[in-house]
Amino acid sequence: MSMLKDPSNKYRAFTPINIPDRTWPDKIIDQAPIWLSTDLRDGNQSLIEPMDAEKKMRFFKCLVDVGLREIEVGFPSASQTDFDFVRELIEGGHIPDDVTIQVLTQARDDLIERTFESLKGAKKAIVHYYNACAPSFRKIVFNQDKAGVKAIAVSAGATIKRLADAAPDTAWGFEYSPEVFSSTEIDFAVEVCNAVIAVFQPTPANKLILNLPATIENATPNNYADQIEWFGRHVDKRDSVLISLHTHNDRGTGVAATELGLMAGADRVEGCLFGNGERTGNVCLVTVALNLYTQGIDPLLDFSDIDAVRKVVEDCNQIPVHPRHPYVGDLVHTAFSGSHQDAIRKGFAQQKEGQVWEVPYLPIDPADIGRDYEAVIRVNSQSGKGGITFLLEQEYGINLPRRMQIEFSQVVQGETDRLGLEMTAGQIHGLLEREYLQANAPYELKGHRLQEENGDSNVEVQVQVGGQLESWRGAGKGPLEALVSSLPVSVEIMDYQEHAIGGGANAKAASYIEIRLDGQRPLHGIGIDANITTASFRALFSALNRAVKQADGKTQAA
Ligand SMILES: CC(=O)SCCNC(=O)CCNC(=O)[C@H](O)C(C)(C)COP(=O)(O)OP(=O)(O)OC[C@H]1O[C@@H](n2cnc3c(N)ncnc32)[C@H](O)[C@@H]1OP(=O)(O)O
Ligand SMILES: CC(C)C(=O)C(=O)O
Ligand SMILES: [Mg+2]
Repeated sequence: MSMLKDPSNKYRAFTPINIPDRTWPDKIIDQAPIWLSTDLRDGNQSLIEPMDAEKKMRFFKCLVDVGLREIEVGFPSASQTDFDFVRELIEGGHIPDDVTIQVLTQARDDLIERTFESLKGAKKAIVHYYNACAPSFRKIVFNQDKAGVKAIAVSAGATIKRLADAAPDTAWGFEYSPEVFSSTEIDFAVEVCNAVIAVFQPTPANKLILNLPATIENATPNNYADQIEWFGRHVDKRDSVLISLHTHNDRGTGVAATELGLMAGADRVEGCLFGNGERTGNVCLVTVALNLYTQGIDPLLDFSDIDAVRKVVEDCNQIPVHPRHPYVGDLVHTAFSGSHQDAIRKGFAQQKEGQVWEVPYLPIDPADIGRDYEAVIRVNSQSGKGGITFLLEQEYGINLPRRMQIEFSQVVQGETDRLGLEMTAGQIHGLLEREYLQANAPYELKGHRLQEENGDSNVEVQVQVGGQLESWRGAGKGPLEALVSSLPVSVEIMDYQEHAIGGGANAKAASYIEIRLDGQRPLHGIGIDANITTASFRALFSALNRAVKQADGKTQAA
């Protein structure tokens, strides 16, 4: 027994419905559903401090900008704030013509009347009402049998229809939720909904929304899909009904349940941005939408500046978005580990504009949601040469040759192990400067004069050695060979590479040299200068000084 008590004495397993000829597993989602944001209702009712009017308005405008065309704006019979907000939306002319507001009410006549009062003058609106239908709610909350609970839905529906008919200037839509649908006997859920259909008499041109909530997520998502498919097969007037999904995330599978529910034939999805909502939250609309996007399907919602949306949501909800939240979290495009960084760097190098996205470990191009590539690779003690190289390339235009990447990554590794912290691109560059670009002792190059004739080079370099300025001369086939011949130690050049950093008048040359002193391990040096010869000379002195230091260290150790 893994825990102290036997859970089978306390908890009951979900009983699956019998639908052996289910078809949803073979379906694919190939278009965006109708979306409804319930941030201002389900999201709002779950906050420690519900939003005030200013926050609600800011959030509403953000939802409109994102492309939401159906927005549940509150529970106007519940609070004056919500009532006044609905009034302000209508009277202030804040609702664009292509946006429909929705409001929620319990199935109680007094609350329904107040709800209609709040909607006076609206061009269009969806009135959404609910009552729980599941056995435990029938028993615990309503103390009613099935007939009694069905009667609540029918009677409230009739009140809503009557009040709507009395206000014909508004284009009304209606939504009914058999709350806790996922725990309700499926045939009873259909029975109640069919009774509601009989009240509203929907048509294909004027559909009734039947919202089937997993108010409390209680089973694996395939069960929810079974329930949706079964419901769709048995509900009356299927062509006059929109089946809407409304999942919560109690078991952490709200997104999966929604996606399988869509495969099972649902038309519409209700949820909140970044998964706010009761308890563990409503399904995250952003995740469902971007999951479609990364399958090549236009979600018809715009998250091209996801961080701006996140800022509004965080400010209004006063709840931070988790750093690992899909698509939007601070860390979700970041690789710290070496093998991931290596693959990502190679992926970026091979990814061609206009081709199918194939960068390993990145399911979405961060640029598509307004993210830059800065956060993609971050370096700590788990990182390898790929990440370090990537950061130097991206931030400083420095392309270390392969063997030098290996050498320098050991320097960085030593530092990250010592510090136990992340190193930023700036800190890595600082380390590169300290290790290579400022390797000026014992020989500091102060200047040089170069003469070239018929392929022969003669060089004279001024070098500070200790406190003395010395002048060294050498000759050879090319400047580097001439410089090497001027040195007081024997140096073998193993590799030389160079490239430009930047362009135009500000372009610089970066030179990389790998050398070996007699009997020593090869080492690299770097030189960066506007003049390419100076850059290569600096690189040689950088390598020379590091090599001399290495040799001295060995001598001392011996
Ligand atoms: C799953 C969901 O998210 S549902 C939405 C939940 N959201 C909210 O509740 C937020 C806003 N709610 C509120 O501010 C209040 O609950 C109000 C104003 C709506 C109602 O407040 P009150 O009148 O004090 O009732 P209260 O909230 O305690 O509700 C309990 C009563 O309503 C009944 N009730 C609960 N839900 C419903 C419903 N959907 N339809 C009809 N009656 C209902 C209960 O049976 C109970 O009746 P009883 O007093 O006869 O036992
Ligand atoms: C009101 C209903 C739709 C609800 O929020 C739920 O059941 O979760
Ligand atoms: Mg809900």
